[in-house]
Amino acid sequence: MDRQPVASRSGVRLFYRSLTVGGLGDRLRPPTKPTSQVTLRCERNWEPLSEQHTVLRQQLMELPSDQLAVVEAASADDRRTVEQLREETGLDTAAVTRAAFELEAEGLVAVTETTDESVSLTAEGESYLDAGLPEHRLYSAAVEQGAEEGGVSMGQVVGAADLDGEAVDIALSNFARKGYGEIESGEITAEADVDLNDDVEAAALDALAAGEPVADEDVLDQLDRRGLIERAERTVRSVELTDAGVTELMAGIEEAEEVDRLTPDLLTSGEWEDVEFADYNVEADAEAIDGGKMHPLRGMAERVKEVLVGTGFEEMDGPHADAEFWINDALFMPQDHPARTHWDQFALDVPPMDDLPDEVREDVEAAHRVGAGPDGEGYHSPWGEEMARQVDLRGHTTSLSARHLAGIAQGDLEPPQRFFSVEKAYRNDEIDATHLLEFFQIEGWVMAEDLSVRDLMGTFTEFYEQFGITDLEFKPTYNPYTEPSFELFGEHPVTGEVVEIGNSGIFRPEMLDPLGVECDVMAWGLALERLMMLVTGAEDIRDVHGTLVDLDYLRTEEVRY
Ligand SMILES: N[C@@H](Cc1ccccc1)C(=O)O
Repeated sequence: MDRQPVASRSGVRLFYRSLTVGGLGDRLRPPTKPTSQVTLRCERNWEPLSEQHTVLRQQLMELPSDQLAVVEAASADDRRTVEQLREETGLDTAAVTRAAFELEAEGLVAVTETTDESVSLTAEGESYLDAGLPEHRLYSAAVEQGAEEGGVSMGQVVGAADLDGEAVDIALSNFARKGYGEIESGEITAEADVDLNDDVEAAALDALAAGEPVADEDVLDQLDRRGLIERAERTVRSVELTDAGVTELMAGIEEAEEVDRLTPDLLTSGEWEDVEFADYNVEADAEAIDGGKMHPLRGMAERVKEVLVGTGFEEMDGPHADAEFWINDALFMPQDHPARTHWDQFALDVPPMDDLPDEVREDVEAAHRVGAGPDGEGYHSPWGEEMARQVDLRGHTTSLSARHLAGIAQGDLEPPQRFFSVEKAYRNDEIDATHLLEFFQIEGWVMAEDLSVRDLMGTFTEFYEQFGITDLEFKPTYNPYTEPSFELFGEHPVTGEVVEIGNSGIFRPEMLDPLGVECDVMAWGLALERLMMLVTGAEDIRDVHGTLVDLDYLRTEEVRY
């Protein structure tokens, strides 16, 4: 074999190749070594091809090095998995996969995909390997206690089986499901002819632990439902040479001088101007990489901010841990208000806040004691500075509004003004489908000379329309700091239930006077997570935020705009 380059300009390399071929048309074995070292031999006659019959002149196919390595490692009569090719070529999985798809696009290989299921035991599944399934322990104990002859008290059997906590429920329900006996009015009876060794679930657990496959899908499903196994599916790709691939390999394939990435070297040497860049195949299926990404809830917060900034609002900022003064007192919340107990708010064991502005503090105290505004009566209840200085995690972000209206956050503000924040608030709530201990509030207020409830409702209608929510409902409510006050409701797209999504109102003189505000202020606190539930259709807040959120959801959910 003898090759003479006749032209070598960037990207174009022509070779004349003289091949000595005996008996063309015989199927030739695809070479597995780099083309330059290949000796072509006929399968029927393993004599080196020395006699010169024909001289072929051809231009060789060129492939980038990864593709060349993969095509050479592939075989025409044996499917090789990406994993095998990875070992053979020394490339990484992503590079092999990419090369395989590129070769497939060129018709040189065929890529097939199969799904492979792997099954492993969960910690709970493992724990039963030695201890036995709870229902087996219950059955054995029941038999020992004489439950084959008649009912034995459940407490006695459970005690003898040494079961406690969740294991008791697990044992009882599976005992009944497997027909090991009956449980009625606190008594257990055991069937006589049960052979625990016949239990397919226990047998499957043992097999899996020993690394043996379990074929019975029903048993696997049952173990999965019990949380004893974990099943993972994985796509296995295999590569096989096509006839065209074999033909090209026989003819010989050259390594293309293609560059697949721009390096600092290429840039500084100026070589980038001459090199040939490999095409980028954006459709090639490659291994999924789960990088960091914005949390969908954070994405929603950003969207809300954009909408508000777009309608002329300015963002407020302020402390998460604040004096009760700004969280409660400045909002005309009496110091004996039930929401101010530890049942509702998180008090911090830190020194009190000692920089309350004197004038505002005095006026707030007067509003509480004797009233403020034209008809103000105050509460005539005790008011102590000590409580006002106590530091809590803010239970609402209305503390930021109080700080801004008082002029201590950004100086005195002249109307008109519009402010908002999308920030965390903390409450000692009972955690359930619609409550978490911390949540995001969309706080906001508008300061102007003359505001009415229509302005408030119009603002909400416009805001929620941006998120496709057009069926708002308003319900009068009570807040110490607003009059009138309205709760907002929206319909859940999946359950059809009407869900509370926010609270709002027009700040009372008892709040505004001490803060030195002389015009109208309408304000609100909306729940970001509830908005998220209405937008995504999630039925449980814990499905979108918190430790129980499905990782797949976080990895694949698009941030909605
Ligand atoms: N602070 C109220 C919301 C609100 C803010 C401003 C005015 C009226 C209501 C809440 O947390 O529910």
